[in-house]
Amino acid sequence: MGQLIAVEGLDGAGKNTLVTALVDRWRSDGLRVWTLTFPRYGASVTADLAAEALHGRHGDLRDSVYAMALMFALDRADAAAEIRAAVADHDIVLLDRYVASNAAYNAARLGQDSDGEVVEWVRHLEFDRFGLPAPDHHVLLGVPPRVAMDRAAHRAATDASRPQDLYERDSDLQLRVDGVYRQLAQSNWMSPWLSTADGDVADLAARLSRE
Ligand SMILES: Nc1ncnc2c1ncn2[C@@H]1O[C@H](COP(=O)(O)OP(=O)(O)OP(=O)(O)O)[C@@H](O)[C@H]1O
Ligand SMILES: Cc1cn([C@H]2C[C@H](O)[C@@H](COP(=O)(O)O)O2)c(=O)[nH]c1=O
Repeated sequence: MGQLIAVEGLDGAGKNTLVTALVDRWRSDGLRVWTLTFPRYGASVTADLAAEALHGRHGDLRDSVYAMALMFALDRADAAAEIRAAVADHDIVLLDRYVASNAAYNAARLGQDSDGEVVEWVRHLEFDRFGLPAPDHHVLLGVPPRVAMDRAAHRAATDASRPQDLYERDSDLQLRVDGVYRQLAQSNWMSPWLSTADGDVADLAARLSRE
């Protein structure tokens, strides 16, 4: 059985960049690594619906926090068997966003904290009812919100395929998401969290392999 690691953080924080570097490093060390990014755009109807909502369509869907949380959760539920098989067949399974994203963003949208009702609803739905495996570790990419927002804006300005969505443009939301992530980390909501700012990949890989 391999380790299941979820990388979390704000939009533009650098999760994808970090995951790519960790995968390269671990594969060059000879480890069998499998990776998946949520939402699974192009592979999941509910992920695509949620994306369309975040880019201005389906306003009634977007206005319902629980409907959005369900869309993202159904995307993951469809991948549950694939993730379990990957954990059985690999040394490391690295997920770019996972259940904590759904808890943090939707609690932040509702102005709740990490004890809020939606956080418990997401946990129960995804882990208990959909049977998603709990991560062995979370990595929280804790770059300052202003830095993450600037990176997301710069990415949108330089990559026409990644325009900013409504969450990315909402700086108040990003600040609240940052606060909920920190609360989740401190309360050990799921499993141990490792925090890193602008990951020193070698250091992070070493810390994860010691855990
Ligand atoms: N350490 C870093 N220093 C400077 N720029 C960075 C760093 N890490 C990532 N970036 C840049 O910031 C932007 C966002 O990075 P990335 O796509 O990895 O973030 P993300 O957290 O996966 O974002 P999202 O959740 O919005 O998909 C990219 O343009 C990337 O090149
Ligand atoms: C997986 C997931 C994501 N979200 C939020 C977080 C982001 O703002 C968007 C889309 O993600 P991306 O990394 O920018 O592609 O959706 C969420 O609320 N719940 C989730 O489960």
